[in-house]
This record gives sequence, structure tokens and C-alpha cells, in this order.
Amino acid sequence: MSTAAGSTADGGSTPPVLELRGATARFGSVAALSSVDLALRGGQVTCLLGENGSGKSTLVGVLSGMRRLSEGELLLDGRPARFRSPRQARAAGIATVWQDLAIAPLMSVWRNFFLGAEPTRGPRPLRRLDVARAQQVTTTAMAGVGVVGLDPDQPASALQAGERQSLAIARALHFGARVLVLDEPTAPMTVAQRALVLQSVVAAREAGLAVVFVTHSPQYAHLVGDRFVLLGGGRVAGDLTAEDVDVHDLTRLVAGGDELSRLTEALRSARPGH
Ligand SMILES: Nc1ncnc2c1ncn2[C@@H]1O[C@H](COP(=O)(O)OP(=O)(O)OP(=O)(O)O)[C@@H](O)[C@H]1O
Repeated sequence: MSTAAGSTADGGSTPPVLELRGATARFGSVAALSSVDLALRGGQVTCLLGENGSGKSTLVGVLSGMRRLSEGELLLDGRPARFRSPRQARAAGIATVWQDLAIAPLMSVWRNFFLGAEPTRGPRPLRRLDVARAQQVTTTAMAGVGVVGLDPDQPASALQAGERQSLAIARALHFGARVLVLDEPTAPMTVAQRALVLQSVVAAREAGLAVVFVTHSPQYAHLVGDRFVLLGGGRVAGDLTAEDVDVHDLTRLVAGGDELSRLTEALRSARPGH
């Protein structure tokens, strides 16, 4: 439970890449998020857990440029940032893998990987697509997140759910994202497919990205998470590190909000520097 000297209450010693301070997002009179503080650091997997309606999707929307804050701020590298669209967030290095991830099913896997950013070769007026290189880059990038032996030329519709997520994560890594926001699909996945997704999450952490993993499963969260942020009613109901809780405790805490708030408070006051 102890933290290294100089570390902060959320378990990190490096400055956050992306941070929310007092983030509030309203839909009319409903506050989907209320005064949320969240610091996301490179090389750390932050799992976002909470019941249906607790504000997870709204938080993902805020981080990814889909939703504006009603109050509070979003900081990128310590400076206030305002994303007017997902495109702007992407350009700032925030890659989001949506629950209902869209792919172009009839296009090949490598086409889906590059989506308009394909490598070219030859001098300018005659420049053409470097298909062989695009295929090789796709194969290597997919192997990097644990999908080996893939035919990059097959239609993307042949990919299974977990492989599609891996494709999006491999893409984010290849194109230099600094933050990966992964909104886990609610549709059932086989254990093997889920394992692939978790492997991709680990690959992203190892590449130094700040990863936000939104999941309904404390068990899967505990396998890869460094930190667990539990939302309840749009507020942060718990903020724990992997050192604070084992998987059994985490499962129990996700199911019982009151106990969780008490534990989080107790841990916070026990941490050095508090
Ligand atoms: N477009 C909207 N208009 C009005 N209220 C909304 C809208 N989107 C979300 N809300 C409300 O905001 C709150 C948080 O919803 P949100 O979808 O962020 O939760 P969630 O944790 O992602 O839930 P789920 O796990 O079901 O996706 C809920 O009370 C929800 O009803």
C-alpha cells in the first residue's frame, strides 16, 4: 500500500499526459459526470469500472473529443486543451477504440489498418501505393499486439471481435498515439479473443501509452490494470492501485459502492504526503 517517495495519490510519479480536473458534463439537468478528477500517465493502465449509467461512456466521450465539458478542464501535457471533434483529439495523440468499433468489412485488413494513410513509393507525380510495404507493416504491427500468422489481404470481415480491437490498437500504436482509450465491447467474446484484447492493452502500456480501459469485468481489469477508477452516479467512487486490492476485493468493491468509498478514503489518508 506504500507508494514510492515523490509519488502522488493516484500512484504515479511522472506528470500526466492527459488530465481532467473538476470535470462535469451535463445532459440538460442530468449530470452524467460530476467534478471528476483523473490523471492519466504514460505506461499506466487505468481501468474504468462502474455500473450501467455511471458515466463511463460520457467520460470516454470527453477524453475523445465527442463531448464537451460543462465545467472543469481537460489538460494535455499540463496545458488546457479543448477538443472540438474526435479528429482534433486524434491529432493530439488520443486514440479511441469504440465499443461499436467500425471497420470497412469488404476492405482488406491492411486497408483498414491504414485507412487513407497508406505508404507510397516513387517520385511525386507518379507516386503509387506501396502495397507490399503496407501489408508487411500491418503484419508486423498486428504481431506486435499478439495477432500472429494473419493474412493482411483477407477482408476485415473475417476478423473476430477481439482481432478487430487489436487491429485498432495496433493502428494507434503505429501512428504514434500517446493515449489509448479502449471501450470494451459489451457483446460476448471468447476467452481467446478477450485474451488478445488484454495482450494489446499490455503492448500499449509497454509502448509507453497512457491506457484507459473501460470494462464491466473486475476480473479482466485486474489482469492488466495498474489503477482502478470506479464511477458511481457520475462521480469517482473509488480510485485504487493494483497494490491496494486483489481481484477478490476489487470484485466485491465494484459490487458494493459504500464500502468502496470508505476504503478509498482510508487509503488516501494513509498515503505519504497526505
Ligand atoms: N445523450 C444523452 N442524453 C441524456 N442523458 C444521457 C445521455 N447520455 C447519457 N446520459 C445519462 O448520463 C448518465 C451517464 O451515462 P453513461 O452512458 O455515460 O453511463 P455508462 O456508465 O457508460 O453506462 P453503460 O455502461 O450503460 O454504457 C446516465 O444517467 C445516462 O442516462
